[in-house]
Amino acid sequence: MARQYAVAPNYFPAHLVRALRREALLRDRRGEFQSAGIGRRGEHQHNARVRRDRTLWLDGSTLAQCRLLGEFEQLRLAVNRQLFMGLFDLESHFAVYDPGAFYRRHLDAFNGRNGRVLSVVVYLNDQWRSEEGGRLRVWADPDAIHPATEVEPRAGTLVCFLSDRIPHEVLEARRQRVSVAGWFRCNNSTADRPDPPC
Ligand SMILES: O=C(O)CCC(=O)C(=O)O
Ligand SMILES: [Fe+2]
Repeated sequence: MARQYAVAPNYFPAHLVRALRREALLRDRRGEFQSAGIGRRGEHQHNARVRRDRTLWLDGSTLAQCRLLGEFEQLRLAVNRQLFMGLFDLESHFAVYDPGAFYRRHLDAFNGRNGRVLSVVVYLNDQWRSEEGGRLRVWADPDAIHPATEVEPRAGTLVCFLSDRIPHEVLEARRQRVSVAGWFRCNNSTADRPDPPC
């Protein structure tokens, strides 16, 4: 079967990554981030044994966010054109992991329940060194025991994977680790049932 994840170093320009990092750190210092939960928005359930990051949803309210969302839109169109995945929209958030924080092995979607089809992560960490940890560990399929790869969270790197097929885990970092994680969703709406629910 074809590989269901991809890693693209230096996918995003340095100036965009810098602007996003600056915004994330400033807004985190202002207390705008929330402890992350497990489950859908609305079914928010905090679980510090599984994950220890803080997040802030992107809403396109700054120039840097607009530029990133524009890049993601290009990606969405290209993926739909070439792979016919029917990606419909994107939800995404900044995430900050303090030293010692982690996110244990998980899938981003189960049976398409949250509509998440393709996960994307962009790292915003300048001059990341291997010994600082914080790698994204990736398994090639839901039953795999041995990891397929580990990705350093270096500024500008993009990781994409199928949300319901690729288990992954954020290993503890020794330094603050900043990223944007996003999920392209399919459109599960029907005439009487909007998705996502309002
Ligand atoms: O930051 C990462 O490398 C991955 C984050 C993640 O798995 C998630 O937010 O679901
Ligand atoms: Fe994830």
